[in-house]
Amino acid sequence: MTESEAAVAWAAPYRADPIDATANLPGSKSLTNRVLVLAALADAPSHIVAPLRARDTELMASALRSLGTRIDETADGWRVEPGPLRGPAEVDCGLAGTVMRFVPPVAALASGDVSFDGDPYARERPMSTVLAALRDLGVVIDDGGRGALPFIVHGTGDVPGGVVTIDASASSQFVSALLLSGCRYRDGVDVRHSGKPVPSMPHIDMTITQLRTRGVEVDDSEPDRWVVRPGTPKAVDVRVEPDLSNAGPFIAAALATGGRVRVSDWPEATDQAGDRWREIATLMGATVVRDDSDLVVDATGAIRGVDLDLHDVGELTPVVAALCALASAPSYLRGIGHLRGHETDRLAAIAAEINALGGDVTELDDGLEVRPRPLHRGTFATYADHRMAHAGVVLALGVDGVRVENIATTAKTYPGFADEWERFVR
Ligand SMILES: O=C(O)C1=C[C@@H](OP(=O)(O)O)[C@@H](O)[C@H](O)C1
Ligand SMILES: C=C(OP(=O)(O)O)C(=O)O
Repeated sequence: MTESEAAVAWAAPYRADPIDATANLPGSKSLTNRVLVLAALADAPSHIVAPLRARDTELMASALRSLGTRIDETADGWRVEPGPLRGPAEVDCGLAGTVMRFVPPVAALASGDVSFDGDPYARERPMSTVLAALRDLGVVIDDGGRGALPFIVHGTGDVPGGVVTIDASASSQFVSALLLSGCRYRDGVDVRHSGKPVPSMPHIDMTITQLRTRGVEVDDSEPDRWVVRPGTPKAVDVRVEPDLSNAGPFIAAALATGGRVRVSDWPEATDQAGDRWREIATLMGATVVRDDSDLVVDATGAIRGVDLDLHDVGELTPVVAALCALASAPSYLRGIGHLRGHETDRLAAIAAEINALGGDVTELDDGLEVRPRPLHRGTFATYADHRMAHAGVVLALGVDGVRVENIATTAKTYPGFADEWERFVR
């Protein structure tokens, strides 16, 4: 797509007949950014094969480079060479939750000042829990009393660490952030959660797996408590798995058109939240099977309404909601109040945009009620949110004449998404 095409709302493809296509997904954002952070904190250089190269991961690489890490291009990814962490540095977080939450605890280990800012909406995303926790662990931060971006971490090269109690009910990333760098704090970290249940637990499991793979001791035997012993992560070469959350629109295409979709290289075992797509697609009426290393999703009938708790896998919600709007019965999506702090207020955005096409979605305290209605043509706004754009293209597939505004926002986790979607759908 040309730049001028991208500037106007995109006439995303509509398809009346069943699709039969294969999706080859780029690497996982969540894995790439964890692996980058741990490679920068490691005891020796390491290779990352097939990392995601997208806005969120390029921002992470730039942040770590500015703190003294060497990251070089290789034929198949990146070579990361840890260096002494140092400021002064300026970190652009974009709209990436992983950058704004995971990098400040790294900056605390640098000697010198590190300033953080991001996109205008990044200043609205919940951040105060990480800043308060770092202060409790002995780090000096100047945030002008805002508890949000922008702020400055005054690194001294040494963090005492120890016990810290946080309320992580707004984001699992608060926990992951402290665990990833906590191994390099003098006393490690002992993170305790107090509050409503922590969302997105598979992402915390992913953090723990990545730490243990590098020889860091983590005790998660008690609920809502994570103890990371002090130690330097061992350098490990890794190949990044495909991004299973970004499999969403492709799997949804099978359901929306009553067709068949093959997703290449679906991991046998994974911590990724997107692995839940297998169960969700099945509940919505598809048959999901493995074929060697691929996942094959076959949908021949109508989409079933569902009652789902998506607390653990909230990032899948926009695409699930789009499918619910095309279903044959009402759906309830629960446990996702924290989506109000994502790239946009996703509950409000989903309700507003589906309703603008003639839908009937009600925002609940912690979720959405979606009553299917015949939808009509119109423009689907995306609020600089890649997953809203994914929801838009799924609706466009099932409803003739839907345009998706700012499709380029998908570059947050999937550069070239629109071209790939065209190829896949047509
Ligand atoms: O740690 C991570 O990589 C992520 C954790 C989750 O965040 P929340 O716990 O804020 O939902 C998820 O939604 C986000 O896309 C990625
Ligand atoms: C919530 C998301 O992203 P972030 O990592 O910016 O929080 C997401 O990708 O759905």
